[in-house]
Amino acid sequence: MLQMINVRKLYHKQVILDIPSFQLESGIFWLKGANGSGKTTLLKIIAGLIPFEGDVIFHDASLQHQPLSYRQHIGWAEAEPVYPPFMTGNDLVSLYRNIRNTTGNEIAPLLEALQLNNYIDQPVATYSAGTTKKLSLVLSFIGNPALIVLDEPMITLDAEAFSVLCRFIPEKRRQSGTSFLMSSHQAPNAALLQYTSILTVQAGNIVL
Ligand SMILES: Nc1ncnc2c1ncn2[C@@H]1O[C@H](COP(=O)(O)OP(=O)(O)OP(=O)(O)O)[C@@H](O)[C@H]1O
Repeated sequence: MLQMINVRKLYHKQVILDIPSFQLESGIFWLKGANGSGKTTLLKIIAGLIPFEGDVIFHDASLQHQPLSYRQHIGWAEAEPVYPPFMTGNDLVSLYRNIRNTTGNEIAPLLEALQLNNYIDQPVATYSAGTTKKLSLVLSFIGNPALIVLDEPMITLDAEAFSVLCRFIPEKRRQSGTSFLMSSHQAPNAALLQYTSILTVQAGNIVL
């Protein structure tokens, strides 16, 4: 499904990632690793957000050679999302729908379950950190991407939102075949853990 070929990432001449070959089948994956091991860097590469050496292939599209068609298949949510403060949740939903070229309302159940409907008309400047996080998670589902990449999806979520997310991810996988790649220092709850495969970033490579 997702193939990494000779992927290398350096910051200031220091090798952060060196992944000669890695293949990920569809599924739900939990990425672990020590602080600074390169989890966010790896997720940003896969999401098509930062330059790197080598290539990543997904759905027959090369990130280096067909970046637009590659990115159409990938949803992304930041660990600590930041949006222009004057935009409302609805503005951002519309923006993402335009980018994803969709009019579908696949996010409605998640919006409701995360109790975001009361905030969606408000500017994000008025949101708490947890509400901003919930919005970013919802935005990553827009357009039904085949792979949703979530960096630290659980941070700042309250217990109820945490369990909503742990329930929605396997449901989405069952209904739409969506794959998930997430990084976290927190373990998922039992409802999600049973569907999850663990990956570890270690010494710059990915260990299954
Ligand atoms: N923009 C950047 N410029 C320079 N170095 C960076 C940059 N981003 C990350 N790094 C370095 O790359 C390494 C990997 O960082 P990364 O954020 O990917 O780790 P992580 O596994 O996600 O860490 P954590 O668990 O603490 O969130 C670290 O040594 C970090 O200092």
